Amino acid sequence: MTLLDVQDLNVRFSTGEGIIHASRDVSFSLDTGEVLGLVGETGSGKSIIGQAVIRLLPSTAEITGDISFDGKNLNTLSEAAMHSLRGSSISLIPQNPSGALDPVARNGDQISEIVTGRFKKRSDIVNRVHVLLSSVGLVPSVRIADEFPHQLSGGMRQRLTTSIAITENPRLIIADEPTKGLDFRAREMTATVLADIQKQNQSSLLLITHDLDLAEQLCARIAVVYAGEIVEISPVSRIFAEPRHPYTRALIQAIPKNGLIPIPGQSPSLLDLPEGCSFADRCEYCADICRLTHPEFVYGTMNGGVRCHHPFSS
Ligand SMILES: Nc1ncnc2c1ncn2[C@@H]1O[C@H](COP(=O)(O)OP(=O)(O)OP(=O)(O)O)[C@@H](O)[C@H]1O
Repeated sequence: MTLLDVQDLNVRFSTGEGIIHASRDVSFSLDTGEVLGLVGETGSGKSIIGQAVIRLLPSTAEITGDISFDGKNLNTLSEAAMHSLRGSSISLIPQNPSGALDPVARNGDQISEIVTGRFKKRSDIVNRVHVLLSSVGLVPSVRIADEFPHQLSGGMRQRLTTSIAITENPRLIIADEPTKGLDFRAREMTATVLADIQKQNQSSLLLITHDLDLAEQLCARIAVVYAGEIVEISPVSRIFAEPRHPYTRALIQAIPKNGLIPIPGQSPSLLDLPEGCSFADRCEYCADICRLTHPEFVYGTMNGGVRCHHPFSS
């Protein structure tokens, strides 16, 4: 069953230098209990999509398109209704955990602040805090609850923000680069925690990452974002074996285990996008039509599709 449906999302920022087209005709859906990855290079517009879904974009953003969650149109929801949805039904694990934590509050208090309204007895609140800390591997929870964020490692802080995000068992978790800057051990731990939480609660997970290995490990489907638009969506089993878009293929070849072949050139400026395909300048298969006409997203089988004039056949 569809939990989240995004249709023709466009996000623009008017700046002194011109209009930044951060998100362009982005459409995708996410089923209950599904894990969808948004992957792509830095600056491609992945975080903007997550922020649009949870309606936390800055007021300077010009937004069009439809976003519905559990059948509710989020565009028309009042700010008060959206506020109560955040945390309880949709929650964001932010990209920068340190920025999201209160540096002068004890770790346990950052969680109890949220759960206090739901429990009458202090012992039940304390209990819930320990259950949540333990569920993300922050043990011994008694000691960690009493400490402050600066006493935790980067990976532990990331897991603390994860425990805050899941406090109210949200139906949709948006995890924005949850492994950014983490060492191998912390990365593995975060991946395990996310997989466990998602399975236990049957929540849907929108995983925003440039780490394709992580996406392969956790996701059922992957959407590839390039220069603000989705260029391919495909089930994970298929996208690594049979990528259809030349950019997807290049991204996969750029993973260390696949030879670390860099993608030549740079993605176009979101201030000055080409008329034709956004990937044309970097594509070894570029033909005349690719420079002249912007390719449409063509839906295919298996809940996916591709935006390319000459996709590899499946
Ligand atoms: N408030 C803003 N005002 C103007 N431009 C913005 C704003 N926020 C984001 N952008 C621009 O939108 C584009 C997409 O940003 P976004 O953060 O979504 O990229 P990303 O793919 O998530 O990158 P990263 O992996 O580095 O987080 C970038 O070019 C960015 O500079």
